Amino acid sequence: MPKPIVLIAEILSPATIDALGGDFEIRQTEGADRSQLLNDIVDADAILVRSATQVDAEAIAAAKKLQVIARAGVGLDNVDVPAATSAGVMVVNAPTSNITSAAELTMAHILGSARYFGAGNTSLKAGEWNRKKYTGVELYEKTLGIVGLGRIGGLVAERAKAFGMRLVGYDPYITQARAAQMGVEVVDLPGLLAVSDFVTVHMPKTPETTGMISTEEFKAAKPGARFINVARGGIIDEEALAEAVAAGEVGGAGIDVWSTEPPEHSALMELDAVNVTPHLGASTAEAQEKAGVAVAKSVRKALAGELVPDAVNVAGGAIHEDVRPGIPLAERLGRVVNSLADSSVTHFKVEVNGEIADKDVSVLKLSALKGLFRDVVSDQVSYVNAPLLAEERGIGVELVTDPYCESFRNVTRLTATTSEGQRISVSGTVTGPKLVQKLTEVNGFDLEIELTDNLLIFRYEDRPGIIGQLGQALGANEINIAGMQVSPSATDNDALSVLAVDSAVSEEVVKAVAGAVNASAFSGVSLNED
Ligand SMILES: NC(=O)C1=CN([C@@H]2O[C@H](COP(=O)(O)OP(=O)(O)OC[C@H]3O[C@@H](n4cnc5c(N)ncnc54)[C@H](O)[C@@H]3O)[C@@H](O)[C@H]2O)C=CC1
Ligand SMILES: O=C(O)CCC(=O)C(=O)O
Repeated sequence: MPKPIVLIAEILSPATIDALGGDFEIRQTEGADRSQLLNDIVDADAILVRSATQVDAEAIAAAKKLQVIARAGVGLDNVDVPAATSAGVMVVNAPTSNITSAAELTMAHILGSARYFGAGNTSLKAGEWNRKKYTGVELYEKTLGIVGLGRIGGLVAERAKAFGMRLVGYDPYITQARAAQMGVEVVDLPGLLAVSDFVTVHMPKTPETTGMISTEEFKAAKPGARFINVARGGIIDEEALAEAVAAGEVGGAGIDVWSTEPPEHSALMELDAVNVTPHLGASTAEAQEKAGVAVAKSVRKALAGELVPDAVNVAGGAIHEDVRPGIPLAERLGRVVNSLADSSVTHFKVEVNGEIADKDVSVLKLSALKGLFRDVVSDQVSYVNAPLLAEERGIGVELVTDPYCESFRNVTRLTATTSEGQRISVSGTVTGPKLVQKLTEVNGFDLEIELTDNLLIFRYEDRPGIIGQLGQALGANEINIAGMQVSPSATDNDALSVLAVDSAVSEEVVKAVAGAVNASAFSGVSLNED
């Protein structure tokens, strides 16, 4: 079998390749070269990027086998996450890999702008000795305004405190208690601008944050304040900043990120009081190693069909080892429900009973949903888009847990209602050291039969000789029976037979056998992988 293809679209730490291991065919491409990317992504199972590769809807549509997009870093503004979700592609990032490096570069820019590092460096190298011109300010007892008090904002606060700075912050999405923990006084944006000697931004780029600091904010700011952007280009409007610095309203700036990268003809390049870096926030050996190894591990998991804690478009997280065997079972039970449904499912319930009920079993709901759709949707169905497919079809989905389970350690029961009012229920369990999957109930009939790849299910009126008739009809159609369970109804005169057969049986033959025993309900279930 060919190895899955992992496409590396930007320069990543060599540790990334080591952490991927030998199970993949590793290919390199130049993510910033659009035509090369669109060509090379076609047969990739996974793509690894930093910030220069645009994995947008067009690239995702071009990728015929893609299962995971891995961003070796924090920001996801170069990945179209909704398009990936619709296509069933998992998106993972490495949310903590480079935050220390980004916070340290922020401190470098704060210090650099306080002390004219860039201009002093250029001037001396040009043969000048301008000690007076580059007289700066201390950080001690100055006020730092932090806009965005998340992971990096928090690390900057910690470091700035060590310099004896007073901290104020603006972040409408965090609690006062969390800010207090960081030693930051929460104020509104005008309040922050009014008192800050330095302002640093640490938010994602969103419609709300784009251009959030612009002409009006510079006018409202404390005269001579310095502005730092190590978050995303355009959160601080570059043109307005250049004008405010040139006009002397703003004392200086440190800019690592740009609205267009690389920046084209920015007036900021001409200003002595502005230090610039080419998006170096994450460019340290440590950050690159951490990011590469983290996404390599996530890619391994994702391509093994597992949920990934760092996935941003799928509810996931750590899966308890006792829950793990239930994942393929739930998917196969979902496929059985789909086979039994005569019309579209409108309500779907996943019940998890037994010892695992006190664990996080939400993955079993995702897996059951994946099974429900996998034989009916032509696109790839994954943990990522299965909930979206249910939502788009207006299917109500419930997950119910109960630690009580009468006959087995754990049972997963799926019940569905269809648009025609049909009610379906299917239960299963995993038993023994070999983790054998068993079907334990179908539509209220108790059973215990291995959930093999090809099953036939017939419901009929129980009468003497019926089993013989069923066997005869199957034999006449050259169907080999590998196992069989007959379950009489507890409430009426019906019985249900589930037969494990050697290979998939055509609908026509299942119908013919059902006719021979006058079955009131019947189904051929095929759980083959292709
Ligand atoms: N320059 C570089 O190389 C790097 C840049 N980054 C960027 O740094 C930024 C921050 O990263 P993290 O701290 O890890 O993110 P985070 O998600 O931990 O924190 C972001 C914070 O921004 C806040 N926020 C969102 N909208 C806001 C608004 N309108 N006003 C004020 N606050 C708002 C959120 O509540 C959150 O607390 C991201 O844009 C990321 O892409 C991250 C790593 C390296
Ligand atoms: O990979 C890089 O250098 C970009 C880092 C970054 O901006 C991020 O992780 O958000």
